[in-house]
Amino acid sequence: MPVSTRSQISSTQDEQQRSRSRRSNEETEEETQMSNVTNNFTFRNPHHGLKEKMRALTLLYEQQKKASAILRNNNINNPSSSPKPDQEKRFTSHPSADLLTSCQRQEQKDPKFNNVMREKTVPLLPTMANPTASTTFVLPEPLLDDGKENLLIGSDKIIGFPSCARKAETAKTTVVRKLSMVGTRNVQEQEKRETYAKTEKNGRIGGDESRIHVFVRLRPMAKKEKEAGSRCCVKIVNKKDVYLTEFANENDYLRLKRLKGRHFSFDASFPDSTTQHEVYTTTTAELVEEVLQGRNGSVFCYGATGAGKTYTMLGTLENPGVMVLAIKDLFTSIRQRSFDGNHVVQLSYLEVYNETVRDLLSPGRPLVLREDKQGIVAAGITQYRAYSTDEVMALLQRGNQNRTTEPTRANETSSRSHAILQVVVEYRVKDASMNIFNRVGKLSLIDLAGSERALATDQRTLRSLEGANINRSLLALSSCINALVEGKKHIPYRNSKLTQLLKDSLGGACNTVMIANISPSNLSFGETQNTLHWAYRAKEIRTKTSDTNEEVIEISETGTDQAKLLLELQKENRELRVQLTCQQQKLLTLQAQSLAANASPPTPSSVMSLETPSTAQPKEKSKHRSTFLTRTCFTPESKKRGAEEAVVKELRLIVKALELEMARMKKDHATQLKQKDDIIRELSRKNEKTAEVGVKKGVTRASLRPKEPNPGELKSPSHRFRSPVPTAKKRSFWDITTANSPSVTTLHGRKTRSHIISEPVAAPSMLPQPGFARQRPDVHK
Ligand SMILES: Nc1ncnc2c1ncn2[C@@H]1O[C@H](COP(=O)(O)OP(=O)(O)OP(=O)(O)O)[C@@H](O)[C@H]1O
Repeated sequence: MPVSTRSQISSTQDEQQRSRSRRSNEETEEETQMSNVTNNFTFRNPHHGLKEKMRALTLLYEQQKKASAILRNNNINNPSSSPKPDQEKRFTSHPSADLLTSCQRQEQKDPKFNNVMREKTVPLLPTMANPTASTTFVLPEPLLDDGKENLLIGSDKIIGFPSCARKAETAKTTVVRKLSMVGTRNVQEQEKRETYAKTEKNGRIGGDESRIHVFVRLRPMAKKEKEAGSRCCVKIVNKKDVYLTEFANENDYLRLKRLKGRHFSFDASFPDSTTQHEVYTTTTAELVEEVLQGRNGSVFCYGATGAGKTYTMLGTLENPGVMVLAIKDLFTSIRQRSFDGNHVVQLSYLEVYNETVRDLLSPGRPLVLREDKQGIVAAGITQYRAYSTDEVMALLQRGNQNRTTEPTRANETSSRSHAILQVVVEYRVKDASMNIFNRVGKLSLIDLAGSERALATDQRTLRSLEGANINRSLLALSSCINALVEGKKHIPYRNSKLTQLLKDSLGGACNTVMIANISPSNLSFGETQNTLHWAYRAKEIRTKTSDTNEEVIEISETGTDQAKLLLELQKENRELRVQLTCQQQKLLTLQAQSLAANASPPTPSSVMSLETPSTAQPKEKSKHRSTFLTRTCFTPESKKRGAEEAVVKELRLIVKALELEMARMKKDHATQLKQKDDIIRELSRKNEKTAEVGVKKGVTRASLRPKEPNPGELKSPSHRFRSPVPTAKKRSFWDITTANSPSVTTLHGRKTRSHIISEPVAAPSMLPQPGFARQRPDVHK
């Protein structure tokens, strides 16, 4: 065990003392610092900070209160200083901020509303005054629809919810679930609002996403509704927010003064005094512009039967609706912009009735839906090319006459079908760098049939079947909206024809606008609530940003294309000419063969040249072709045959004429012979008389013939037809006559022709000679 001496102890004590003093020196500094700190703590009240914070917050609150009061005064004194709702941009304002201002305005203007809100929102007033609290505004949860009193304002506050409170007591678990949903919803809403804040003016969310723009239109109270004593249950505030109030049952005396309200916010809401033009400019004008940029756009009206969908879409002659105004706008803009006036506007108009698609412009068989590159299309639908707005109006009128409408209990001219008007616009534009673009945009304008309860129409008639089909398609539409909002992979478009046709508008690359039509009557509260609910839900649907459908047209490229086309056509032309020549040659051969068969056997050379054109000489060949081309190339077959027949006929006629001539000649010859024989007989009788005196000699025909002319003498054409000259010294008829004639002077014992003429017996020379010409007397001179 170690033992320590005093000196050691003292030394250690000294050391300890020194080290202590060293440490104490070091610590004094720390202690002074610490003492400062501890002093601070000792002098400060532990609640001092909180009190200060409270004071600061109260000050801030008062400042804000004062500021809001000043703002309110300003607004009251100078309402024009507040931004006009019309001038506000579509997506820049925060919904919760709008709610705050709208609530404030409503509070100032509407004492009734003020009472209701005060009664229900007293606990929340500080929160409402605080803008940060208003950002936690939550819209109604559709699952709570049956409660109808579930307007939530603030992150953890519920206003005017007796039924919810009741539910909380009876079913704690449900409330826990609902509240937890509210909590997560708040976070989601916050995220969404942040996203909205990023949203550009045109509703694009950034990247390649945009969302459906949703608008609400309230129609005026109908005469029937007024007569039925209905009250207005819808209030449009700030041209954006819709307050839906449900009046308590008149028999429910306990809650008679109580009102249940719901609030919805949209891109814009139109009160009943809004004109058609205002609705068009706010909802669709921008979309038309996008279509002219080569993008696709859709506008569809949704709502209960009789809520004013057809009025909004089509309108009347005096107040034309969105369809008409959009087309007018389209035509005006295209004409202004089209680079070379070269534009095409094509229209198709169809309806979906009882789950069949029909062409409204040329009704006939139901159309089949097909999916191709352009999306879902109705196969065989009529595409009309329109040149003016008037033409489109006429087409629309025609289409609407074909549309199925029936009077129901809810609406006298209720549309029983969904109608879709599609306008495809194609035109050319020139940009600053002189490039020419071809732009194609498609605008779909859809008037849906009314969502309705069976009781609202008829139950046991055809209307009920129509209603069931309408509801079926609208249910399919709501399923698609739900699936799209929840970001599901599978969207049930195929559940109905309507959703198939709306596929592009809902989930494709398209700028889409939805106009929800509502009635102001408290009798239609259920339908209005339903419409607003779905409209609000549709606001969350994200669509892909529509790409511009345009292509650059390069003039040089077009020139090259045309040159290529020209070359191809020339080549084709050449080939066709070669083929034609071959065919002509074949035809010619056949023709020659047939001619040869008809006529006398052809000479071997001609047959050779016709049958073997390829072996013939080139000269002959070209001659042959030219003849063919000039005579038969373009002569029809029948003409050729006719010509041949004509030739044959002509030949036959000639033959006949020749035969006739021959017969006539024979006859003439016979007559001549007879006459001569008669003369001979007479002469012989005379001779017999004279022979009584002289030697009795017989007279022959040859002796009567004239004398042969001298060789130097010109022969007459009749010479050929004279009887052959006697070669021997045989006595002829002439010899006999002249020899026997007493008055005739003879030359070497023979008579000359002149002698014969001078004598009366020379008369036979005047007789017609055989042959074509009669002998003239002077020829023999
Ligand atoms: N904004 C409005 N201003 C004046 N009248 C309107 C307005 N909206 C609707 N109406 C009138 O209300 C009636 C019903 O409107 P409409 O036929 O457009 O309803 P709908 O929603 O198309 O009905 P359904 O679905 O049965 O076809 C019509 O007589 C129409 O003129």
